[in-house]
Amino acid sequence: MTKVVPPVEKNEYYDAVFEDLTHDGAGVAKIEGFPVFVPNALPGESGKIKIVKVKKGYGYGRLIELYEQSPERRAAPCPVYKQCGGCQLQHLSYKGQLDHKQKHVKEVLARIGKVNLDKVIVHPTIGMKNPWNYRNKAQVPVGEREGGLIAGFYQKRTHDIIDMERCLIQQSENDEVVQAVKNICSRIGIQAYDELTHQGWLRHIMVRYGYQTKEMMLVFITRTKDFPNKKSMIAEITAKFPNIKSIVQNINPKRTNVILGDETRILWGSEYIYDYIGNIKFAISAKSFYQVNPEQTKVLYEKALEYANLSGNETVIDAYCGIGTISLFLAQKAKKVYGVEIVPEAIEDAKRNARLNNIENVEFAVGEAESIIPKWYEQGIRADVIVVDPPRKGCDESLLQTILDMKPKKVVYVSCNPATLARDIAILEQGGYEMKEVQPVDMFPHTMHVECVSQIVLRKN
Ligand SMILES: C[S@@+](CC[C@H](N)C(=O)[O-])C[C@H]1O[C@@H](n2cnc3c(N)ncnc32)[C@H](O)[C@@H]1O
Repeated sequence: MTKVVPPVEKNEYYDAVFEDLTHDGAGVAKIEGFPVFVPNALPGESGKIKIVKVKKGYGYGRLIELYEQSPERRAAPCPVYKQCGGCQLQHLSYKGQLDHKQKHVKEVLARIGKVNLDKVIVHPTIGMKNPWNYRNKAQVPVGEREGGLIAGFYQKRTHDIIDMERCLIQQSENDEVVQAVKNICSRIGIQAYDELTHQGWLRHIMVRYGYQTKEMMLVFITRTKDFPNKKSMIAEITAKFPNIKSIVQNINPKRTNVILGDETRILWGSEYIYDYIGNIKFAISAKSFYQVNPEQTKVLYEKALEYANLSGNETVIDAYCGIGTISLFLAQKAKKVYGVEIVPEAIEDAKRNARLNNIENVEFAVGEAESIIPKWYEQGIRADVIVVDPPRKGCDESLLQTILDMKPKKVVYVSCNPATLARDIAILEQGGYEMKEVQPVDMFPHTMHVECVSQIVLRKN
């Protein structure tokens, strides 16, 4: 076999025209057809680049000079944007971000799913009126510098903490609580956890915020179970932040990157805070999965409800149901909803949330969607609509096969990864389904992530 020689060389300079963005927001240029990824370059721009790394099928470059600037380029408002790994698109206008996300979804559906874009409507991305301060959960690692504590996000591709007072995509109340806890703990000489020596006490500070109720929960994630100066610390925090309704300690004694440990104990107040999505009330505990952008979650779920087009007589299955958010939303318009989820605690939350809202036409099961739904099928359960909202890796193939066997009239696919959505659509299309519409929703402004909800219907033969 002849060895293909890349047309670029390390440390050499080239002129580049940028056509696209990578999954982490770098510009993509093709030099003699060879893809080169260049941070801080935008589609529509051209410039001089220096090659910094060459791999077999692609390379990395650094932007040296911009020849032509995109009209959508903006100065990133966050002072630590370049160091922090949290956002990737603050240098692109919000309109530019929404347009890029729609284009990306179309491109991936056509390339991976072989979707015919003349027949499937991919709508413009639904954005936020104010795409800042949207995150309802802050979860920041704690470190030490010159004897004091620092807390913030990890620098790109490292575990070095960037001390941060304000994160522009975070609810400002969450930042204020993190700052106060950091200052109080510094003052009383609390030691931050050191992942190299596995010593120290405070690992992470987590704050959750109920968007509708304004209730807040503070979680100390610590290496050991002791709690120095507990009484005075709690008194100071609760006096300063009357919206805090719950203070919890989570103990994580392991050498691990996983943030939460197994043991949680309530230090003060309630085990839960409450929030609403639409008219449904949710109890949120320290470990519950709850969407981080509550405003856009409502938009997403309303679209899912619209695509399910329920009249009140339908049986619905909600696969990958988490704490039952979509199930409870749909139950108001369906005869019966079955939800399935792999995490037992999430199903406990789902059942409690059903009781909290007096919703009785739902049934929840713990297990893999790909194991439980075939059992339901064997027991004679037939869904008119199946909603799937899988993790990034998409649906298990055997679940897709059960959907093809069960033949619901509609599948509503909620996806956080267009690539696996496209892969799964190809299987459903081959099995007799037709994708009708896709609605991208911007759940995570200023990042590369895009959420989609799709309506897929059984073809009439
Ligand atoms: C993207 S979340 C969706 C949760 C929920 N629909 C919501 O909007 O809050 C995906 C969920 O699938 C669950 N999960 C992952 N693999 C699973 C599987 N094989 N079977 C069932 N649930 C699974 C995860 O625990 C997670 O709660």
